[in-house]
Amino acid sequence: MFSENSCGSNAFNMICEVQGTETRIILTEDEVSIYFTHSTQTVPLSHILAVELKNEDGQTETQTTLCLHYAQPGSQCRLYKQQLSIMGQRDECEFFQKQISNSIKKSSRPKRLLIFVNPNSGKKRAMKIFNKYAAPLFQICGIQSEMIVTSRPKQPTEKLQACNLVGMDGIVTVGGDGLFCECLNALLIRAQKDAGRDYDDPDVTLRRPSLPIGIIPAGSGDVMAQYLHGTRDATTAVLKILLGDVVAMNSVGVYENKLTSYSGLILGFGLFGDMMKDCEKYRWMGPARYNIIPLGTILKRRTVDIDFEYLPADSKGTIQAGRRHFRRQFSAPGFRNVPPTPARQNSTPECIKISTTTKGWKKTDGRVYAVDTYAVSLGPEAGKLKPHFGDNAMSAILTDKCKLSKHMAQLTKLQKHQPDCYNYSFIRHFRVMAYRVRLLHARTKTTEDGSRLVHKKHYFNCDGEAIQLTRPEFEVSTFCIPDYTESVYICLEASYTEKAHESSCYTKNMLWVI
Ligand SMILES: Nc1ncnc2c1ncn2[C@@H]1O[C@H](COP(=O)(O)OP(=O)(O)OP(=O)(O)O)[C@@H](O)[C@H]1O
Repeated sequence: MFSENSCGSNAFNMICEVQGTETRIILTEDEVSIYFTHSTQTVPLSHILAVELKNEDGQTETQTTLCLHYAQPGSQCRLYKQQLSIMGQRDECEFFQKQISNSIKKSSRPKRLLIFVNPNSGKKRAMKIFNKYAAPLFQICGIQSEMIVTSRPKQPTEKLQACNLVGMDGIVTVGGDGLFCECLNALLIRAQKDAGRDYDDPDVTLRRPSLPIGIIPAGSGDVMAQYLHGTRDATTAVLKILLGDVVAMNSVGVYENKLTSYSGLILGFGLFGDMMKDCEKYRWMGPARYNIIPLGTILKRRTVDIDFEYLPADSKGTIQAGRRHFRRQFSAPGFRNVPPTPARQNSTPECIKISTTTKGWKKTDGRVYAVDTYAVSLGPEAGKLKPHFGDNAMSAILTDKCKLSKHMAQLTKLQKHQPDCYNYSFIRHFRVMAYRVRLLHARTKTTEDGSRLVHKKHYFNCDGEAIQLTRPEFEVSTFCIPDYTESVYICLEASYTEKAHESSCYTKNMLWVI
């Protein structure tokens, strides 16, 4: 049945019937091509979810139907689930099925998943979304899963830190950014505990968790899913998880004497923290709260006097002209221009240690509304800011005292992801590996053990969750893995020239997301 195709590699030819028409099908090591009378359809093997044989009415013993389930890219970054029924000779169809199944087995796709569902996420449709979009596809792909439906905040963290993960290939969150952040924290802390590392020490060499996290968006903001896939479409997210489309990512840790939280998306102190706190009060409004409440927070914006010490990215984050790589994380394996994804494996590479005792720290100060950090960098592409997951330093952005009208204009641009949103004199941008913030003139009270606690309420927005600052100073570190080399773009410079970072020791990454 094998013959040489025009490229000289082995190919399997089969004459069969597709959609009632006699058709030739060719299977190569990489793809299946279906030659219709006037067109050809090609499905890369990396897009095939499953293949099964079905006996249909009226078929003789020597005939059968081969069902191909596959993912097809559509418009606006979406993936669609498609099915193709191929009627042919039983022996040929069986051979076809075996070849494709073997190829799927060899790929690093997940087989067992632990699923966290937050029934209170967003419009409270997480369970429905899972049942409607994920469950049927999981069944087609033969995924074994265990599900934990959460009943309160912090429960996902507790469960994930305690449960048995042996044999699991990944965690899947069905909810919003907050649920993802909780699972990210739990996995990171668990990995440090298992490795006997002190996760409260910002200087510790972190160990990367061995499991990736997949996100099925069902929350209010779903920023992480949007950044990852370019769409909030649940089917796209499920298909990418099933195809094992892994992306390595950075994370940052915020410490107040000990670890406060890890963030995988955005860490905003000041204005964005206050916004999130205000939004939390109106959770009953659902996702609509994000459209209305922040305006009120901006109107009552408050400044805080700070000392800002930072470790510049310098040689690790030198900015240089280079190539762009933004969209790669939106591709499924085998899609064009995809870099090799890390294999699903148990190895847990170390991350670069960012020593807070390193020489070269610099200092500035100011009266600011906000100090913001992005674990996922944003860079310009086609007139918009687009996310990048493998940056080699973090951006710390200080918003100084300014006129309300100008501030509103800047925030509107930021919300619209306009590339010039940081092009304001009251915005200061630093490329750093770590930074420390000390609140000046903050009233504090001293506890029995001598700790100084800040009196006034200040908040972080940590990936969509409001966390109250307890001490008058905090420190933020970024975590990177030195095993990868490429250039990336960053646009948060006042000049907006397209720039890239060159790095001798690289930055991939803390965690994997799907
Ligand atoms: N059953 C539950 N009831 C209330 N809160 C929960 C429950 N389960 C989890 N949580 C917590 O609620 C917080 C918010 O959840 P999640 O992010 O899923 O939804 P969201 O806030 O609507 O979406 P987004 O973060 O994208 O805005 C998380 O910290 C999560 O752990």
